[in-house]
Amino acid sequence: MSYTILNQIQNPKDLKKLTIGELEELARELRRFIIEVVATKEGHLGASLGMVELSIALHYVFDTPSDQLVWDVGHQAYGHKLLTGRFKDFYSNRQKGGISGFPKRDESVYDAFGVGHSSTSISAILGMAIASKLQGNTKKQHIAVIGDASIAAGMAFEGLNHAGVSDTNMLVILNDNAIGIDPSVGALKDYLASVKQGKNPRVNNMIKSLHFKYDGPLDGHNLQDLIKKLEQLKKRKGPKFLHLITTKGKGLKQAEENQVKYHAPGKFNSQTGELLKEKTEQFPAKYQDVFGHTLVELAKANPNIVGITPAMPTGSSMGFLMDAFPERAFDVGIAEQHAVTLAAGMATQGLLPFCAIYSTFLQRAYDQIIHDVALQKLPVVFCIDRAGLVGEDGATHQGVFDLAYLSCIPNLIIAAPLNEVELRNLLYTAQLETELPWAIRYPRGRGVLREDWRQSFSKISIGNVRELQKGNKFVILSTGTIGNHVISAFNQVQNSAWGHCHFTFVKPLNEVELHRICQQYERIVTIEDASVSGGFGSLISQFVSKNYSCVSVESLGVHDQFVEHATVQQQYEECGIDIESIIRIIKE
Ligand SMILES: Cc1ncc(C[n+]2csc(CCOP(=O)(O)OP(=O)(O)O)c2C)c(N)n1
Ligand SMILES: CC(=O)[C@@H](O)[C@H](O)COP(=O)(O)O
Ligand SMILES: [Mg+2]
Repeated sequence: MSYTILNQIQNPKDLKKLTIGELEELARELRRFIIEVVATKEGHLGASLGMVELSIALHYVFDTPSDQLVWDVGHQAYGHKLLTGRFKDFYSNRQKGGISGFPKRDESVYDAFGVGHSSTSISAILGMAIASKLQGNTKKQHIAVIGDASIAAGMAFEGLNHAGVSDTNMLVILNDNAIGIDPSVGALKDYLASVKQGKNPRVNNMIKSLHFKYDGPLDGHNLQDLIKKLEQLKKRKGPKFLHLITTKGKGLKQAEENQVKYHAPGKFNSQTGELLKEKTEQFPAKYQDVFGHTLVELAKANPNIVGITPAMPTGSSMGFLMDAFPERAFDVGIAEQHAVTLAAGMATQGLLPFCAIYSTFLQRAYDQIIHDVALQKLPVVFCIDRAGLVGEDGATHQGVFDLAYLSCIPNLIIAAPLNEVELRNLLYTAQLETELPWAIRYPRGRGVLREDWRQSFSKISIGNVRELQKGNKFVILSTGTIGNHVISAFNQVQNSAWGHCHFTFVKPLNEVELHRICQQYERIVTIEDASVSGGFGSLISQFVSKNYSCVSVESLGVHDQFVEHATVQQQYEECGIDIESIIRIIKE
């Protein structure tokens, strides 16, 4: 396909030479190109298709990179990347060594702020605007683009609250498409809908009441109007707010009609928009489906069970409980902190909340886990999804810090199943053993079992360790699903000197078993798909160095690094926790 205009855009200055007709043609080319690349390389589609006109208009009107532009989450910024010198590199999007799927300061001077987690843009742009003010730069413009789901988060409101009294030169653009990954939720969504329908008189405008100059709602796909409005706003001083109405997936019929699926649709036919057939085999099942279906089963038997997800019902499969028991399952929007304290509140009243949160996003709710849940020994079950290495989303989304940040919290039980059946049984056990809160971590995607995981429940004793292979000299201690790499390695290389124990629990750490292990083996290798510092490896090392000076410990996992985007397999290799690396250790 030819991209006659896009081809000529080396940087935003080239945009300024184009007529409005050419800019409109450029918008068509950008859409086609994003569709063509994402169809084969995968990535976030719908959000970027909805932001094509705004990306052009912003770079046309403002003087980037001198004027600063922050994209919230950044999954909508493909158009921005293509207009700022990354057209040729875009085929490498999200691949090892290629460009990142999110704006990143290392990658381009046009990426004013690194993003990936939502709702940071207003605080970040305010910080930049205050810096400009202190540095006496009154010309510089500061723009944040934030979606309707992301602006509902507490952090965004903290930023608005401060910005309103800051007297800084900043513009917040709300991209209101009435959907996050799943449909937007909450009272703010209703408020925005009523503004769109003209039901809210301007004097009552919530944004105005925070001292922002409010403009909109405006059609975010009308390039000419957008340019005109941005030119006007550029001349105004103080905090400004522009409310845009857009369509997620704009320009691809299927993406407009099925916005949830086309948020990040996987591979599809770029001509027809049809999704390529996903693997249809039932097994191995996805951990998310094991979690979601098991929770429904448990909830049927235990009326105290409730479910909470902060904005990820589809991704986490909490949607299954929402379908089965709509009154007992809550999508609270992008609000991880609220989700955790909400669970704590429910737990004080005898409910048993299962709170499903991606490992990386749970970082947001650290104080709530400590202060509101663990300190009060409240029976909340954290179902920590996307734990471990997550692949193409890269450094912002890795679920590798949870073991380290959780294992230092008193009262918390931390478990990591080896496979689907063990996940199911841990969920079952957690609703029987309710004296303390639980954290159960499991990875993105499919498990390992070829047979049906829907077996009858069996309770797991807390602290459980399974000896999967007996040895006499060396032993590998694993926790979580990464233990399957150890099993595969031993299937390929038999060596009777080596043993393998799977620790279902990182906390409480089974010290009785550890004493036995230290008396039986002279060398221990630990493995986890998480940060070794503070994680499983550290805990084992601490135990051994305190009790057995003659036993050596080596720890495999993520070592003090941010793991960049690549396939999960490439990331395992980079961290030395792939099957081949384990085989090399066994053969040493
Ligand atoms: C803290 C945090 N929680 C959850 C997510 C996952 N997430 C990524 S995009 C998204 C929805 C964003 O919706 P919106 O802001 O409306 O932008 P749109 O996708 O509609 O452009 C969510 C929940 C995230 N990136 N960060
Ligand atoms: C941008 C973002 O944060 C989400 O879209 C994230 O990429 C979802 O990850 P999963 O694909 O693992 O659900
Ligand atoms: Mg949205």
